[in-house]
Amino acid sequence: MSTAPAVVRAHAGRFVAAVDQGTTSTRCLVFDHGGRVVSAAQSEHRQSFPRPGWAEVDALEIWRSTQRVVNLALARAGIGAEDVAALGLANQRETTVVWDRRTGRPVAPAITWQDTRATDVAAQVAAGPDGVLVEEITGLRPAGYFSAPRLHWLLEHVPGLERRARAGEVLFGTMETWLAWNITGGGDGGVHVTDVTNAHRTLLVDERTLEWDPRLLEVFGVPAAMLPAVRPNVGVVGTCRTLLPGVPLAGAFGDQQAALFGQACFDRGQSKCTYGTGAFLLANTGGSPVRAGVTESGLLSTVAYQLDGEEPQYAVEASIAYAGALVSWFRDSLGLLRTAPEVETLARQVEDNGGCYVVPAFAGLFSPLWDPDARGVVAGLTSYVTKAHLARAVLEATAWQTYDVVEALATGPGLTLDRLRVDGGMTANNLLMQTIADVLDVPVDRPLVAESVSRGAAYAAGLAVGFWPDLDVLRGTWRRAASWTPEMSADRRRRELAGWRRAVERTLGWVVPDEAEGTPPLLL
Ligand SMILES: Nc1ncnc2c1ncn2[C@@H]1O[C@H](COP(=O)(O)OP(=O)(O)O)[C@@H](O)[C@H]1O
Ligand SMILES: O=P(O)(O)OC[C@H](O)CO
Repeated sequence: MSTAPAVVRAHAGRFVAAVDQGTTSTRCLVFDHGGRVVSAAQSEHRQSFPRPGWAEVDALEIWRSTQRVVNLALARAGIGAEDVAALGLANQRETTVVWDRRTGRPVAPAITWQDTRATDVAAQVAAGPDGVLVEEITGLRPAGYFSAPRLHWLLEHVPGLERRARAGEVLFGTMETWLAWNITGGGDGGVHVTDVTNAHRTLLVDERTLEWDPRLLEVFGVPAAMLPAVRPNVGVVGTCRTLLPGVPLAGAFGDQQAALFGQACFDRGQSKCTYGTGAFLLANTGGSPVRAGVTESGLLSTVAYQLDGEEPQYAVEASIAYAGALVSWFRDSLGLLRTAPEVETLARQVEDNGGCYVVPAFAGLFSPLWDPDARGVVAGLTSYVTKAHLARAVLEATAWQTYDVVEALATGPGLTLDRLRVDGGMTANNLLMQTIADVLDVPVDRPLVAESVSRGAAYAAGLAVGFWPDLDVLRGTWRRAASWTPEMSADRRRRELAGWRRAVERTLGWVVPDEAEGTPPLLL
């Protein structure tokens, strides 16, 4: 294993490649100097839900998909590795994998950010003095959403893992760490690195110094020997070997911070919301973390980005666990759609939700209520309600969840939005975009490249190797493609908000302790 930065090769390449390793799929996009997408490839991977509240993925399958999409994107662009100036990575955050550094095999399925099995670990920490310590150092409230409780769970449940971790035989990472290690050759040659945005969200890193904190490692029982080196988002960390040989691996980001960067929200006061599996609204707060009014309003203080050799920039984040995933459930588990875009066609068959509300608390509720014991409800059913009304309620769930977090941003840290920049897979849905503008009562803007996550990873890699000279040039590449302005009457907004709020109340505290499931053996 090596963590030394590689020598930057002269960037002859005319393109930058970015990998977006998301919750449901992995994509590779190739960008030119104008920030335009030259080619793209995408591959879905299996998600397993072996028990209620559990969510796992196979990290090896994700590594294979990554190789496939990178090779396919290059083939579609008609270019080779020699044409690529740099590679950037973005990833679903908090998803936790541990692997054997000699064989490269994961010791267990990767536990994704949607998995609730570590809720108790987090609750125990939160209830005692360690909870205060964690919050003071990280700015984050202990929750099963973050990586450290999951890592603790693995260390406890995989036989012999803690001993092997202390001996340095196994490595921990989130998905960008896993991919970087594999792309740079794996084994002793693979770089074992993470970036500041992903590292902070483990709950093991000091929000201000952005270094692993020994007191936090102690709280979660994590051996330092298994941790990657923490690096800025923009900067060369190694040279690709197994994929894009010779190309500098030059940028990495948690996907939501990548989207903030890709939307050119480099400055304090700028914000975006990304609508994918979940929805994540980040507002840039500049060079120091904002704490006042953040945790108590159900928001998170988070790292926005760090350029090599510069001070980190911070953001306030609102995390919504289920957005597009509710549409996927409506399609896959209920079988009411063939494709996700069909939800719009179905919802447009009716004028309103017919009195019906769907609250997707499948993995508890994240911002602003943070109730791990909440579970989903469909409320207001009558014989009048059809699947078209349900489709409308499914879309409205994303809009009202956005309303709730925008309200929390205003009443907590006092951040008000006068427009909202959006991106992500769900933004292809025009009815949803109109509904979001309607309930927020502010205009919504979608950029020309709605793949902001990939764009952010590409920007980071391109900046690191001088493909783009500075942030100003990147600001100039942002283009608005579509806008939606509010059309809903204040009266209707008030009425439907009241219905939504009543439905949310019914989800809270649903899980009762004597129904808690036992722990089955780990299946590899
Ligand atoms: N037209 C659409 N309307 C509503 N939801 C959609 C539409 N297209 C995709 N989705 C949802 O968006 C999600 C995929 O978005 P994406 O940004 O690729 O997510 P991720 O990066 O989390 O994997 C899926 O949950 C899918 O159901
Ligand atoms: O895969 P996404 O786009 O829903 O993003 C997942 C988040 O990073 C989880 O924190």
